Amino acid sequence: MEVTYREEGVASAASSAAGRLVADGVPARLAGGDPTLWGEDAEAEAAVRLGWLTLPRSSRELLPVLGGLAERARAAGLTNVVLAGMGGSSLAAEVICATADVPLTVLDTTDPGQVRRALADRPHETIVVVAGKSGSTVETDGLLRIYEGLFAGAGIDPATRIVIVTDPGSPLEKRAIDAGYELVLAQPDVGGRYSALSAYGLVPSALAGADVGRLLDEAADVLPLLSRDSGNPGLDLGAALGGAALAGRDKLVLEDQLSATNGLPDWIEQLVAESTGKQGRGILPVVGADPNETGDELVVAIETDLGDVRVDGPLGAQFLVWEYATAVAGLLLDIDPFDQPNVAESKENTAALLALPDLPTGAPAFVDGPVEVYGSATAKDLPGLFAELLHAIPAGGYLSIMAYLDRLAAFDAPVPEGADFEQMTDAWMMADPATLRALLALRTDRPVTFGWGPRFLHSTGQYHKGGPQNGVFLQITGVVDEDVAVPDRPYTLGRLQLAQALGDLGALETRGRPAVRLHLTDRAAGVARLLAAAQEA
Ligand SMILES: O=P(O)(O)OC[C@H]1O[C@H](O)[C@H](O)[C@@H](O)[C@@H]1O
Repeated sequence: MEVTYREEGVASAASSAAGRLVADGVPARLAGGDPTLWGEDAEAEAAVRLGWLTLPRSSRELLPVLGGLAERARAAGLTNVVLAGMGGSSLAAEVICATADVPLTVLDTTDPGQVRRALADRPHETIVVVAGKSGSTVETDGLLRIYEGLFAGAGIDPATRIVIVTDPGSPLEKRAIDAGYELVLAQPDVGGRYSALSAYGLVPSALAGADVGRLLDEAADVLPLLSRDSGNPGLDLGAALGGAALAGRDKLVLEDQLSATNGLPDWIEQLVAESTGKQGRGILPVVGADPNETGDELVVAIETDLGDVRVDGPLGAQFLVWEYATAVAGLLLDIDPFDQPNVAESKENTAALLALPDLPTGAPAFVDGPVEVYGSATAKDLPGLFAELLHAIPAGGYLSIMAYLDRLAAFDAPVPEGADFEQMTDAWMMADPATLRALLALRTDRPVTFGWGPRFLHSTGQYHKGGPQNGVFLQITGVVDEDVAVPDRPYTLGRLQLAQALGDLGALETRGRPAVRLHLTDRAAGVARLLAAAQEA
């Protein structure tokens, strides 16, 4: 595992930060699990959140359990592995499986279309891992109820198909015991976003066929380096992240195009955004974007020379080193890297909205073809609105696009007959709401981020509300053609999804941030209109 500085400014910011850390004995103290590092206010939380430092060894105890679980699933012909879980309870497994090239369907959504897609996919060969540390996350609860209903309706005993991963004492543990589900308890002294090498990352990955023993070996190999004052990749990376942020380079552009890991930036995004984005400070991860070279960016490249900092190493080591680096960056920024004080706000707004008979969507400010525009805007059409939003981004700020849509819908786009791969990719790209990010990024030198709702609420959502208040927010929601009921709950997925969007919008508006909601009254035509409008001057 190696961290290399490739730019002089970063090297000097990092070495002065590292010098201060070493003078305080931080490497050895952190590696030894000293909870006093982040100050008095953070001590109680840190005391029960540093277990990730020992996971490369302690998680080995899980290997026989996981081997048995995977073996039984294989013997029963359960080859379709679905993971229902949000944020830290699904992001690591997604990267592990993508990197190992084994199929895993991750459901971290409330989009009815995306969930219906998963429900229709080989129900007789499906095993579902339901993962949640708190055991009370609303999306995870809903997806568990929906899968219980699916299995019961198909005459399948849910107890043969559902595996629960949770912390001891959580409501999910009780449900697993009551219903007789397979239960794997996770080590509780590890926070959600630091749990890649715990049962949360390992159970679904092992079921899907990834070599999780190797992942732990990769992390164990780097462990002895983390107490060192030099030649310590965690210290080197953390000093670069924190040192650069203190020097004004607080946008972290993550580059992984040529790396052997697949999708690691999505996991890093949650780790860094939730850990650092608070008290008006923080580091904004920017994923899937080209750098703008505007002076407030730090480009970190995984296994390529494309960045200011280069990080090389296998996935297991990357997990541990990024966790350590994030804890170090938190120290430099003088924040508690283990809490997420502003995530609850949107959740509470959503719960309050769901209690109302009708969701208060209000009336659109204007309508542009298949797109209704909600919020205060002086523009009268979408090209004008985009220009207005881009203009509203303050110095040092960013635009965030948040799409509460089916992230797989673009693959339904019609492709011309006999199309080659490039033509197919073009058709998908022009049906993908994420393309809006790239199109708007061409028109500003400020970072443009993109997140799928509600997934990002458990990740960059903390930064949006707790970090520097210089974001401009563009939400996209869509009409629901066929909704999905949530058994024994007074809402459908479609209603929950819209309430989540409105709840977060409310939290952003309270902070006085520019925020609009674009509602697609026809999803495919709406995306096409957004992309066309983004290209109109
Ligand atoms: O694992 P769960 O308890 O369901 O939590 C899932 C996610 O929920 C919250 O949004 C936290 O901010 C995240 O850090 C966490 O990963």
